[in-house]
Amino acid sequence: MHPRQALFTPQLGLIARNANTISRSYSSLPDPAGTGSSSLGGFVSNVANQLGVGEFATGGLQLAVIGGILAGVRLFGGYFVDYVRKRIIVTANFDSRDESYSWILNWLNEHPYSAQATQFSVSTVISRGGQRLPGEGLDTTAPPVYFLPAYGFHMLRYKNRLIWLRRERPPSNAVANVGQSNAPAELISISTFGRSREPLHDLVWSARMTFLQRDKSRTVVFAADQYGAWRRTQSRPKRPLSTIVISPTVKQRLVSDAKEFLESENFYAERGLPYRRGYLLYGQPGSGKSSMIHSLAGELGLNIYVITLSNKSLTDDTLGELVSDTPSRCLLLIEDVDSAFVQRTQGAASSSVTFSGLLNAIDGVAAQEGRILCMTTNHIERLDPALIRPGRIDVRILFENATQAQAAELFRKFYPRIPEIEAAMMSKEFSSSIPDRQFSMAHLQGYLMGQKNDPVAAVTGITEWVQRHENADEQTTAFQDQPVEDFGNTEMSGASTPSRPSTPNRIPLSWRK
Ligand SMILES: Nc1ncnc2c1ncn2[C@@H]1O[C@H](COP(=O)(O)OP(=O)(O)OP(=O)(O)O)[C@@H](O)[C@H]1O
Repeated sequence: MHPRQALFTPQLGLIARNANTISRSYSSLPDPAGTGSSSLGGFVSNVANQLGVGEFATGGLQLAVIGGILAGVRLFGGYFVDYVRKRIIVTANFDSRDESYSWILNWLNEHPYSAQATQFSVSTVISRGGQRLPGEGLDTTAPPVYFLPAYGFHMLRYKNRLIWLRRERPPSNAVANVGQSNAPAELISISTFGRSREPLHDLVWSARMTFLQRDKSRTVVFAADQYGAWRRTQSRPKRPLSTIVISPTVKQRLVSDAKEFLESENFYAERGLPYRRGYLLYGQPGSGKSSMIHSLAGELGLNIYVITLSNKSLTDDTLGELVSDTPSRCLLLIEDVDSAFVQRTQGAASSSVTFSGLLNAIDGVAAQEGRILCMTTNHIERLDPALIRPGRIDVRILFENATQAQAAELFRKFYPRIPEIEAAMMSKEFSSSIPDRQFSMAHLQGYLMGQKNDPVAAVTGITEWVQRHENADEQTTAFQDQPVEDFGNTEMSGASTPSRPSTPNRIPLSWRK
C-alpha cells in the first residue's frame, strides 16, 4: 500500500461512518447494519453490500441518494408551488416599453387607491418609461400631476375583487438583456385569485378605453426612436379640416377617398389587392401639406406614424421592422421624401436607408395592410418614378403658393369675429393686393400674425409688405410651372381657384366622368 494511502485510510473510514450516521439522521432511518432493509438508508446499504461495495462507498452512495432526493424535492417543490399558484392566481404583466403601460398608469391614477396610498409617486406625465410627451400638458399653464402607487407591493379592489400589484424597476443590466433600450424600464404585474383571465381582461380593456378617451379629440404622433421602436412623441388637438385653405373640392375628395379606402377591406381582399393606399402631397414649402395630413388623420381618427429618413439610426432593417410594426389602421407619414436620397448622391448620407430598402419597407411582404401612406416633398421632380408609381402612390395632390382666393379665405379665418359684410369687403381688399402664386400660405400667415389684433392694419399694410417681399428669398418659384410627369395615378391640385388648366392626362381616369 502506498504510505499516503495508509495514512488516509483510517480517516476515510471514519468519514464514511459519519456519512452513514448523517444519512440515517436525515432520512430518520435505523442503522443499515440492523433491519436496514425497511429504511432507505438500509435499502441503499443492502444494495451496496450485495454489489460488494465497501463501507466508505456505501456511505457516499447513501449521501448521493439522499442529496438527490432533497434536490428533487426542492426542484419539483418549486414547480409544484408554481403549478398550484398558476391554478389559483391569474397575473398580467405590463412592461414600460409598451403602450399598454401608459393605460395602466392612467388607470391607476384614476383609481381611488392612488388618492389614499400612503406610499405614492408623483409624475407630470403618463407615458412609457417615464418619457415626456412633448406638447402634452404643455398647452395648459401648468403641467398635469398624476398620483401613482409607489414602487413595491400594493393591494386594491377592482369591481369588488381583491387585486394586488407589484410595481418595480428591474436592475439596469436586466433591462439591457430584455431589450435594447437603456431607458429605465419599469414593470407592473397585476394579480387576482381565480383561474379565469376575465377580470384582468376587463381591467385592461377598461384601462385602454379610459386612456384612449384622453386622445379622442387629439391626434397622436409616433416617431421612431434611436432603438428602432415607435415612441409616442406628440398628442395634438385635432386640426379641423375647415382650417386648411385649399380647394374645397380637393379637400373633400381626399377625405372621402381615404374614408372609402378604410371601408373597403373586403373589396381589396376579394381581388387579392394589397390593402394600402398612398398619397403624395407635393409642392411649395409652407403651402399646407403637413397641415393637411394632420387634419386628415384627425378626420379619419387615425394616429400618425412619422418616418424621418434623415434619422441616422435608421437602417433598411429597422425601417422594415418599423413599418411592419405599425397598427393596421394608421397613417404612415414620410416627410420630405426627396431629401434623404438627394443628400446621399451628394455624398452626405444622413441615414443608411437605401432606396430599395425604402421601397421594400413601404410595400414589402411585411408592410402592414390597411395603412394609409402619405409622403410629402417640395421636389417631385427629384423623386424616382418607382417611388411614386401607382400602387405605391395612388393620389398626388399639388400644393402651390396662395391664390388670391386662398389669401381672402385665410384672412377671413384669421379674423373670425369681423361681421360678415365687412369681412367680405376687407378680405377682398386684402387679397387683391397679393399677386397670385407669389407667396406661400405660411408666408401670408406670418404677416397676419404680426397684425393679429388689427385687421384694418393688416389690410392697409399689405401693399407695402408685398412690395417689400416680392423679390425676397422666401418666395421660391421652384417648379410650380414645370410639367409633372404623368405616372398614371390620380392628380389633384390644392389651389382654391385653378389658375392654370389641368392637362387632360392629369385628370384622374376614375374622376373624368
Ligand atoms: N393651405 C393652408 N391652409 C391653412 N394654413 C396653411 C396652409 N398652408 C400653410 N399653412 C400654415 O402655414 C404653416 C406651415 O404649413 P405646413 O407645414 O402645413 O406647410 P408644408 O407645405 O408642409 O411646408 P413644408 O413643405 O415646408 O414642410 C402652418 O402653420 C399652416 O397652418
